[in-house]
Amino acid sequence: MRPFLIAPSILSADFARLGDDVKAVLDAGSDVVHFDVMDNHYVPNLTIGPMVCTALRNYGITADIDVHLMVKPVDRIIPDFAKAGASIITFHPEASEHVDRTLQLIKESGCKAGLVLNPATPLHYLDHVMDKLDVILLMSVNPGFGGQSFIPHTLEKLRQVRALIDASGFDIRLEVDGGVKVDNIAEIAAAGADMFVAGSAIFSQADYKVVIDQMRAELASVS
Ligand SMILES: O=C(CO)[C@H](O)[C@H](O)COP(=O)(O)O
Ligand SMILES: [Fe+2]
Repeated sequence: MRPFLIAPSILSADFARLGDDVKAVLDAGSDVVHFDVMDNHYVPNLTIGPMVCTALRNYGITADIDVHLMVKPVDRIIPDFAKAGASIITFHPEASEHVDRTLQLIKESGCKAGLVLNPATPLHYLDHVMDKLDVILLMSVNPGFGGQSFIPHTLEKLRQVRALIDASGFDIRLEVDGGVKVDNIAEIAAAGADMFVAGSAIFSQADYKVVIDQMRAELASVS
């Protein structure tokens, strides 16, 4: 398996001083910036758009930015995020009329592409598109808010998707998002995830490095 990646969700960052907070969480040893885009339509919350992504790049953030689109319809906003400096763009299949076309659009925009499956979304959405995926993101909470509890059923789903990825032979990251904490990250990794979004667990702590180091120590115990 590839190296584990820790991706703080900036949904839980301090929006009044976002650039500094993102820089701090990267300096504390995290790998990727997880950027949650919510439209008050596909999900019942409203967050940030491409201008904020551009602002982070202009501020000097060079780490990969993992844009998690919770918007419907999804296609129109993809080129804007690519221009704004997104590295990875993921979307929910329920938010796209043509999943294959949306994946192609992301790739043509120069970004890595991924599908996001909600807790109750079946795995068959992965059929026929595995060759176009760089990332599969399993939601371990229902999308819309940070600070929710990890849904245990996700562990079985992770095992199933890990088996699908391994059988496919494709180079696909398995990302998990929602309720990831120091005390459950090891079992989530053991179930097959290799990229871990964590918002409230990191940003609720005064010292980001302490919690990221604790997560790395837990991950080190997983073979
Ligand atoms: O996509 C999301 C919610 O829709 C967030 O990325 C997720 O909830 C992370 O927050 P936390 O780690 O606090 O659960
Ligand atoms: Fe997210």
